[in-house]
Parts: sequence; structure tokens; C-alpha cells
Amino acid sequence: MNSEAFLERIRGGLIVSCQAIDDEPLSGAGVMPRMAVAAMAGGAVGIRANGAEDIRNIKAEVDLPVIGIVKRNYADSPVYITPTLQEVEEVASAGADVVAIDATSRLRPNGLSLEKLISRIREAFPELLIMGDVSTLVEGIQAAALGVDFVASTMSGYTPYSPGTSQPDFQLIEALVQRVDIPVIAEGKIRSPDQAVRCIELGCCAVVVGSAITRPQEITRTFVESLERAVPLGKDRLAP
Ligand SMILES: CC(=O)N[C@H](C=O)[C@@H](O)[C@H](O)[C@H](O)COP(=O)(O)O
Repeated sequence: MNSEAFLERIRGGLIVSCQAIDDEPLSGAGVMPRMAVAAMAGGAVGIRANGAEDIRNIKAEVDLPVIGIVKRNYADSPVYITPTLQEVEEVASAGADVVAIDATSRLRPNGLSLEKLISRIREAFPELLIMGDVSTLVEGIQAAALGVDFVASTMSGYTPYSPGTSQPDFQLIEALVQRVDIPVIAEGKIRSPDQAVRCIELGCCAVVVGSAITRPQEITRTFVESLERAVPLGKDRLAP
């Protein structure tokens, strides 16, 4: 799928991130593909998935473009979203339409720079579209200059030098739309339909939502924390 065809499919829509890593309650064979089927039934225009097995099974079950990542930790780098060509290879051979990579300015394992990684991806997988996950405007500008197809706000709050709040980074999203000349995808901490609407109104081509749809433990926590703040009306409230 080329970039225009992908954009055509996702424009203005919701991409659902269906991910559960090993220590999460929903990790395990078959669960995320069912999530993806549910997301498609609800009208999602694309799926973001982690790991070759989930990507392959989701591609087999849903007729939607898939953005693939492989999360892997290395001892010599903090970068864990598709950090080297090895993980890109796993994403590509599983059949993803797009590979998302950490496109922050930090070095990848073995001292690999973002520039080198992108040029190796282009050489080895010329068909694969690249989504660059960034945490700042400078990183977005740099990733675009290095040739990624789309940038996303995914990493805001996950690098030591970006703002760590529980809200989507609307400031970054707006700045990326205004200053970067490739399509921008909003991703990260988008918890409500209103927040998703705001991202599209700011000019993003699509919105990725993960935890608020596919991590029930997180959704449960938001209810529990709200209830802890609730002040009951009636008898309990009047009690001394
Ligand atoms: C920073 C990082 O590792 N983000 C990951 C990237 O794929 C996922 O864990 C997130 O769920 C995804 O970005 C969607 O974000 P949210 O779950 O906040 O809607």
C-alpha cells in the first residue's frame, strides 16, 4: 500500500492500538486479534499492533491497514519501539502495512542513529511505510527531514525531556501540524472522544487510541479513582 492509499483509508478516523505486553492481563494468543475484530466492528479505520504473531493474526482477521511495532528492550539504549532493523524485519515479514519506529533523537542499540535506521529500512523494505513516533517538535522536524512518511506524538511524556502529564500533548500535536510538512497522527493519552475530535480539528490525519479502549485494567482504574473522589449525597454525607 502506498502512502496515498494508506492516507485515503485512515483520513479523519480512529486507529485502535491493540497491544498487551507479557505482564499485562490480556496478553496471550488470540486476545488482541479479537480486540481488533471488535475495533473494526466499531468503525476503526486501522489497527496498531505489537509483535509478529499479533500482527500476522490481526492481518488474517481484519481487513484494515495495520501499523506494526515490535517492543524490545536492549541493555544499551532506552529505545524500545522497533529499535533496530531486526524488529523492522519482524514487522515487515508479518505483513504490516506500516512500521512505527521510535523516532526520538536518542541512539538506538549499538549506537545506531535514526538516520542510519531509516536508510536501512528504505533499502531493505522499500514498500514499507514508516511512522515516526516522536516526543518533541524538533524530533518531528528531524524525522520528516530524514524521510519518514508520517509523524506521531506517541513518545511525548515518555522521554526525560518531554512534558510528563496525563493529558494528550495538544501543544505538540498542534505544533507538528503547523511546522512539519508530512501528515501527523495523534497518539498518546487520548482518553475521550472529545479529545480525539480535538486532534482532528487541529489538523491530524488520524487518531490512535490504545489504553482507553483495549486496556481494561486502565479503564477500570479511571472508574475506581473517580469513585474514590465521589462525595455521596444523603445519609453518608450528613453523617458526622
Ligand atoms: C509510549 C509507548 O510505549 N506507547 C505504546 C506505543 O505503541 C503503547 O503502549 C500505547 O498504548 C500507544 O501509544 C497508545 O497510547 P495510549 O495507550 O495512551 O492511547
